[in-house]
Amino acid sequence: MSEPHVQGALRLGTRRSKLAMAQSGQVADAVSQVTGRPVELVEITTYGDTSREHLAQIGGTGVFVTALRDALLRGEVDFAVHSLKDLPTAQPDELALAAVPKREDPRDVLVARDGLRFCDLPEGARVGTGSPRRMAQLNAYARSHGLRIETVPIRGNIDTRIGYVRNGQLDAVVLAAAGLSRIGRIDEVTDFLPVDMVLPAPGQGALAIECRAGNTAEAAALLAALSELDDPHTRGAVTAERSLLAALEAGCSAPVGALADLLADGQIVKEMRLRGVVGTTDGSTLVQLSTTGPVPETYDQAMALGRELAAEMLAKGAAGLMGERAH
Ligand SMILES: NCc1[nH]cc(CCC(=O)O)c1CC(=O)O
Repeated sequence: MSEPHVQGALRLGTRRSKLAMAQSGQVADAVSQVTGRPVELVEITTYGDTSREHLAQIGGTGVFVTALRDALLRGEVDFAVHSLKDLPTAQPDELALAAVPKREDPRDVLVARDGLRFCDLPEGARVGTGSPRRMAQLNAYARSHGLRIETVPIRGNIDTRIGYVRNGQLDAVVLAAAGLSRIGRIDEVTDFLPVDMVLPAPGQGALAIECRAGNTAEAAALLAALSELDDPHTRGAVTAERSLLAALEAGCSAPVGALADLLADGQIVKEMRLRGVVGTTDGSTLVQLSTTGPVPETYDQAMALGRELAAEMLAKGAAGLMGERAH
């Protein structure tokens, strides 16, 4: 396995999509700053980019990530940038999660025709999303508020999905705020969905910077340099969220939402809160719970909070709601 040349350019493995290129470009600039070395983007095609199947069908876990990880393991690139929500919870021993930079807005948003907000969608409105998590929560909200919508499974990149609204095939699509903001289309949002209506995917809005966990001095130096981009608060929060996901034994295409945040009393941060949801895609059943604990001082403590909430959710029947793909 070749380690980076100390003098030469660092190679950043990235997917080709507009979103991936935008987030890799940002990280490349930041890594150049902390290492003083140029960063070269190496484009890699993943299974998730070429397969036309619905993510819920292909199982989801790792479809956008595996090819990037293989390139890292083969020494073809020095580090990779992933959307954290696409990263499987199991961390291979040969790779290190070097940094989780500060998270952007974790919310899901609606891009609807005619500036419509979710509550103003007409009877029978067609709302595009391929995500079982979004379907479950939107359908549950609609049921409890006397709205009748139809969720329509779609996939494709952000431009394709917004295109279904612009060409009149759908009334609205649901997307992550962070993705829209990174590709410069946040202005097209017509409704920011509150997290108590739709809990985001574990890790949504955060990036993951991964490199080899080699035991050479060069590998250690790169890991140390990349870790300067880590935001410990974001990392603590997403660690709790991903621990919940792992303890539910659910993959990234399972109908699981999770969000950790800090509860403050005035200026003083008191506790970390972790909220979680799992439900059936038709929205007829949701298990939605929240727990709080001391602000974690170690990642083990953050993981314990996730496991604790998972145990409570499982006791309330969460396992039965996740379907056969929940492995
Ligand atoms: N599954 C695709 C994906 N992976 C990350 C994002 C958005 C950016 C993020 O959550 O960090 C998206 C698009 C979307 O859900 O709208």
